[in-house]
Amino acid sequence: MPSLFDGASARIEAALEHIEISQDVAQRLAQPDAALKVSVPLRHDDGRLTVFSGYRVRYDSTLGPAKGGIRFHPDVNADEVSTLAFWMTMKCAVMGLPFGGGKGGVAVDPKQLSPAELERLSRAYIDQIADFIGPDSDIPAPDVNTNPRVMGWMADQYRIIARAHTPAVITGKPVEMGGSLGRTTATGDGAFHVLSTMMQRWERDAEGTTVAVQGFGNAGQRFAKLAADAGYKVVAVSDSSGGLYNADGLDVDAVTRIKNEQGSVSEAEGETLSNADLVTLDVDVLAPAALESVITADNADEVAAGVIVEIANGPIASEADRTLIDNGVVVLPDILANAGGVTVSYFEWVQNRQAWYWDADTVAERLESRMVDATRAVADRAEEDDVDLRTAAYIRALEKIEKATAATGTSEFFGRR
Ligand SMILES: NC(=O)C1=CN([C@@H]2O[C@H](COP(=O)(O)OP(=O)(O)OC[C@H]3O[C@@H](n4cnc5c(N)ncnc54)[C@H](OP(=O)(O)O)[C@@H]3O)[C@@H](O)[C@H]2O)C=CC1
Ligand SMILES: O=C(O)CCC(=O)C(=O)O
Repeated sequence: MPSLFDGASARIEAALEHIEISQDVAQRLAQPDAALKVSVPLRHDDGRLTVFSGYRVRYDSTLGPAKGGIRFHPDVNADEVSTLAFWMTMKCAVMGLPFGGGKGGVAVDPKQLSPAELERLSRAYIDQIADFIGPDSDIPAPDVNTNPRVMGWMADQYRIIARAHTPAVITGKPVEMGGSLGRTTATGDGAFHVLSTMMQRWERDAEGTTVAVQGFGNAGQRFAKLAADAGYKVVAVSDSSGGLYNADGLDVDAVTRIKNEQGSVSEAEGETLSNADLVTLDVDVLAPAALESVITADNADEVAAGVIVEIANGPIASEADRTLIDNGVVVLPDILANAGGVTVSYFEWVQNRQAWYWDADTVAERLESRMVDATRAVADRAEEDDVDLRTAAYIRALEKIEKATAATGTSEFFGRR
């Protein structure tokens, strides 16, 4: 079975069939710029010590400092973090952000930790990677199982180590610590803007369009709410403990309340369904918003949705691409569809550096405008080159990196720096 990273490289290969970029750049993008593996020691509340594995990868910094989230999950590993950092590189490029790509993580199940243990782990991780990150080199942010509170502890730990107030080193912080308004909702908001832009282009109505959302955390919850409020019929949602289905449409606000009070969507009113069944449900729009590779060569043929909004990073394994395309399934690719989060992270970084904070409407307007523009540019390119949207997004990202490399003149000097 190919590694996650091999699968990600296949998307570059697909784009390179349509454009020519220098071999130097293609080779450079075949592996990360720098990858750090650290031990993260945690003293538990009962006195035990556990040493977890932590990672931070700077994939590429051609367009600016590396940028990308930090994941706490038992399955985190070096291949996954590198792949996520690679996707961040493509995402920042396609969005026209002045960032390269990075990602980090700790192989831990945070649900097994007390709040005090989670804080010590977050601070210990920053102790180990502090020399590797910085507001001009590599800027972390939230991802799966991390949130503003975790970012707050991490930013505070960096401040203690640096002996300097450096809020721009981490984004997704609590607003009281220099976080941007609108960052918490940004990933779901951005995905919804991408879908709405395409629906307009297809001259399709939200009203009655059925939606299934896998993953009911930060990104999935917000997307489901926006969809329901706009008239889509959200018929299924799920989290790690299973899914919920109602053919007449779920009450998304009620499910959200129950999820947040009782920990699982399955506690709410409705039929239960498995995560595997949700992915192949007969809906118009499927929005995977949890983890990688939920659609693979094994189940791609059974996907019944006409449109997939990739809110998660890498929910479709590359070996499933051909089947989905042949079956007429339109994929709104992750490097565009989930870019709302990093876009508002960029806004946060700008605000931190200027110490000049924007109101919520300004953030929302600027996010919408960037998401709509990027979506139109990718859709136009897909039409021009007669390619699918993912390939068009990669083409645009690769061209941007190639042009920046050529402008610096360093492509001739790769290997001599
Ligand atoms: N946060 C951000 O800003 C961004 C996130 N993303 C991507 O979006 C995805 C979701 O991230 P985010 O919402 O932040 O993460 P959260 O941790 O907030 O939520 C993740 C959700 O996925 C669910 N989940 C975990 N494992 C499974 C599984 N095996 N089957 C079904 N559901 C599962 C979780 O269930 P439970 O609630 O039971 O734990 C939770 O509801 C990730 O791929 C992430 O990389 C992309 C761009 C930005
Ligand atoms: O906000 C950020 O900097 C990055 C968010 C992230 O990890 C992602 O887009 O996958």
